[in-house]
Amino acid sequence: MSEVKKIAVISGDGIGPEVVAEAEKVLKRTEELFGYSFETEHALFGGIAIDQLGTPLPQNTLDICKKADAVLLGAVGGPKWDNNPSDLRPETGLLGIRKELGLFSNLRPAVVFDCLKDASTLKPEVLEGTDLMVVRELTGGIYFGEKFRRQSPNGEEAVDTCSYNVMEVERIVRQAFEIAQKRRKKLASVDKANVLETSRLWREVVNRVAADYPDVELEHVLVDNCAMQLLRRPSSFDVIVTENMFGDILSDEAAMLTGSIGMLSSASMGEGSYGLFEPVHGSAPDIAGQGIANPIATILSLALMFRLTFNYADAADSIEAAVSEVLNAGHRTSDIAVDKSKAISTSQMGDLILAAMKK
Ligand SMILES: NC(=O)c1ccc[n+]([C@@H]2O[C@H](COP(=O)([O-])OP(=O)(O)OC[C@H]3O[C@@H](n4cnc5c(N)ncnc54)[C@H](O)[C@@H]3O)[C@@H](O)[C@H]2O)c1
Ligand SMILES: CC(C)[C@H](C(=O)O)[C@@H](O)C(=O)O
Ligand SMILES: [Mg+2]
Repeated sequence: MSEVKKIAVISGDGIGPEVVAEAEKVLKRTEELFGYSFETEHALFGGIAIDQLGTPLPQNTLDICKKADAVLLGAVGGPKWDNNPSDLRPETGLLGIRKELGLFSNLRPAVVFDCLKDASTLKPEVLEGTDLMVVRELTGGIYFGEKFRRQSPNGEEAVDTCSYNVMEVERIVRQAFEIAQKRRKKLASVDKANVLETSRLWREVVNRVAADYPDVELEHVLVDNCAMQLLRRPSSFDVIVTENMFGDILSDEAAMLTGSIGMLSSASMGEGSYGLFEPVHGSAPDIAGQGIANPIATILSLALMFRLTFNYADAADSIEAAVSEVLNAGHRTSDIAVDKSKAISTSQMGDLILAAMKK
C-alpha cells in the first residue's frame, strides 16, 4: 500500500462543485486502478465562504491547505460577490490564497486535440501541432501593487501600481527555462519593454538568466504582438513566460485555440512539489446549476497534480489518455460540440473518462 497523500478539496462557487465532483470520481478510480491512497479534506472558499463565514478565505481553509500535499480547486466568485471591493482586496480571495501558499508560478498548458480542431474558430492548418505552456507569474505585478482612490482636479482618480523586483522575475524565469529544457527548448518571454519600466527590468533579468540555459532558444515578444501571433502562428510557441496580468489575458486567449476554456488546466506552484491545481476558467454563473459544464479542465488539472506533486506519471498518463479516447470517440459537452443537440452532461463526460481509464 502506498503512502496516504493528503489533498485539500475546494469546490467553490457556480460550476466549481459540478466539475470538482467529476475530478473526485477520477481520484477514486485512480485509487482502485493504481493502488494509490488519497485522503481528501473539503474546505470553504470564495462566495460560499463569505455567505457562511463572512470571509472569502477563512483561516481554517488556509490551515487545511497548508497541512495538505496539494490543493484541488474548482472556481470561485460570481455576480453576487464580485462588486464588493473588500472581497477583491489582494489579501483576500484568490490572490490571498496564492500569496499565502507561496504559489508564484502558474503553469497553463494549451494543447490542441486533433479531433477538436473543429471546435476552434481558427483554421485546422493554423492549429496543427499546437502544444504550448503559458508560465504566468502569479504573486506580483499590478495585481498586488498598492491601489487607492484620490481626488484630482478632474474628479475622483483611481490608482493601481505595478512593481517587480529582480528576485520575483528571476525565480519564475528560471522555472520557465527549466520547463522549456524538458520540452521543445523554445522560450518566448512576453513583456511591454517599449513602454513599461517593470518590463525593461524583466527583459534584463531574462537576458542575464538566459546565459545559464544556452540550449534554449529565446525570443522576446511584445505582449500586443504576442496576442496576435498566438492566433497567427500558435504552433510556433513552446513555453511562454510572462508577468501576472499579461499571463492572465494570454492564457484565456490560448484557451480558444483548444476550442474552449473548459479544456484548460492549470497548476500553481512554488519552489517545491506542493501545488494548487485548478481549471483556468471561472465559476461560469451563466451555466451554473445546469449540469452542462465541461469537467475536462478540472480532470486534467488533477492529472497535473499527479505528475507534478506526487510523481504518479502512470496515473497522469492514464487520465490524459482516457480524455483523448473519449474525445476521439466523438463525445462532447456543449462548449466543444459542433452539434449542440448531441452534447452530453458534465457527469456523463466524467463517467466516460472513468470508464476509459486503464492501468
Ligand atoms: N480561478 C477562479 O476561480 C476564477 C477564474 C476566472 C474567473 N473567476 C470568477 O468567475 C466568475 C465568472 O467569470 P467570467 O464569466 O469572466 O469567466 P468564466 O471562465 O467563469 O466564464 C467565461 C465563459 O466561459 C464559459 N465556461 C467557463 N468554464 C466552462 C466550462 N467548464 N464548461 C463550459 N463553459 C465554460 C462560461 O459559461 C462563460 O460563458 C467571476 O466572479 C470571476 O471573477 C474565477
Ligand atoms: C478571478 C481572477 C482574480 C483570476 C486572475 O485574474 O488571476 C482569474 O482570471 C484567473 O485567471 O485565475
Ligand atoms: Mg483569468
